[in-house]
Amino acid sequence: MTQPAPIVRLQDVRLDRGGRTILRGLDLSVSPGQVVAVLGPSGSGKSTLLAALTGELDAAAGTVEVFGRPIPTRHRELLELRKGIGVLLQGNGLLTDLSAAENVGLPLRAHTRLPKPVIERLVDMKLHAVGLRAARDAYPRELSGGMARRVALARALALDPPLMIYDEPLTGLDPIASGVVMALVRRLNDTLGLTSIVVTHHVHETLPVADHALVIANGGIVFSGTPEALQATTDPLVRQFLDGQPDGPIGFDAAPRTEAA
Ligand SMILES: Nc1ncnc2c1ncn2[C@@H]1O[C@H](COP(=O)(O)OP(=O)(O)OP(=O)(O)O)[C@@H](O)[C@H]1O
Repeated sequence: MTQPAPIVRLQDVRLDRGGRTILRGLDLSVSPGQVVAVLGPSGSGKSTLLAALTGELDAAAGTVEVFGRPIPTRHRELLELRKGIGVLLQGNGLLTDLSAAENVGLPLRAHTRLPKPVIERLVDMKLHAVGLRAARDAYPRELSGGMARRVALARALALDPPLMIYDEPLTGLDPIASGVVMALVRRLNDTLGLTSIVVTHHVHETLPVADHALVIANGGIVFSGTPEALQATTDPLVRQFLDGQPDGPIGFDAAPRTEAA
C-alpha cells in the first residue's frame, strides 16, 4: 500500500532569526489525519518552526512543503496557502467588542462573499463543533478562559482549513479546561478530517491525544517517535525536559533576542 502524501514535509531545514541559527537539520513528515505534538523547553524554537510552516519565516536552507508544495514566495499564493491553515495562537486574540458569533464569523466575512444567512449558519455549526452554540451572543469578557479558547478555536476553523496549528493552546487554562481543549483538538481532528500540529510545553496533557511527538532542544529535533516511546526514553537530554530537571544537557537559558547579530 502506498503512503498518503504528507501534509507537511521538512527536509534538512535550517531556520535563522536575527542572523542567528535557531534550528538546523530539521526533517519531518506529517501524514494526513495525524495529531503531532511539538514539545520543547522555552526558547527552543517551537514558534520559529511554526513560523516556517505558515511562510512567515523563510528557511535559510532545506525545503519546507505544505500540502505537497514548497511554501510559495509570491504574496498572493502565500495568502491562498494560509487560508488552508487554521492557527490558534497563544492567547485567544478575540475582539472584545464583538460577540462570540461575530468573532467566529470574522474570517468568513473577510475571505468569502457568502450571504449573511449562510455565514450565520456556518458560525452556528462552528460554535456547535466546540460545544458553545448557547454562548453565541456572549462577549469575550463573559466567557471563562476555557470557553474563550474554544471560541478562538471555532474561529480558526471557520474557513474549514485542512491543517490546524495550535501554538500553546493550554496557556492560562486550569487542568479541567486543558483536558476539555485537548480532547476537542483530537475530536475535531478526527471528525472533520484534519491534520493537527500542537506546539506546547504541556507534555502530560498533550501526549495522550497525540499520534506522534517531536522534542526540540539545543537547536534541533532531539526526539521523534510515538508518545509511548517518548515516555519510555532514557535519553538524558529528553528525560531532563520530560522530568523538568533544571540541570542537564539542556541549557537553562537560550540566548536572548538582544544578543542576536
Ligand atoms: N524575531 C526574532 N529575532 C531574533 N531572534 C528571535 C526572534 N524570535 C525568536 N527569536 C529567538 O529564537 C529562539 C527561539 O524562540 P521561539 O520563540 O521560537 O522559542 P519557543 O520554543 O517558541 O519558546 P516559548 O516556548 O518560550 O514560546 C529564542 O532564542 C528567541 O530569542
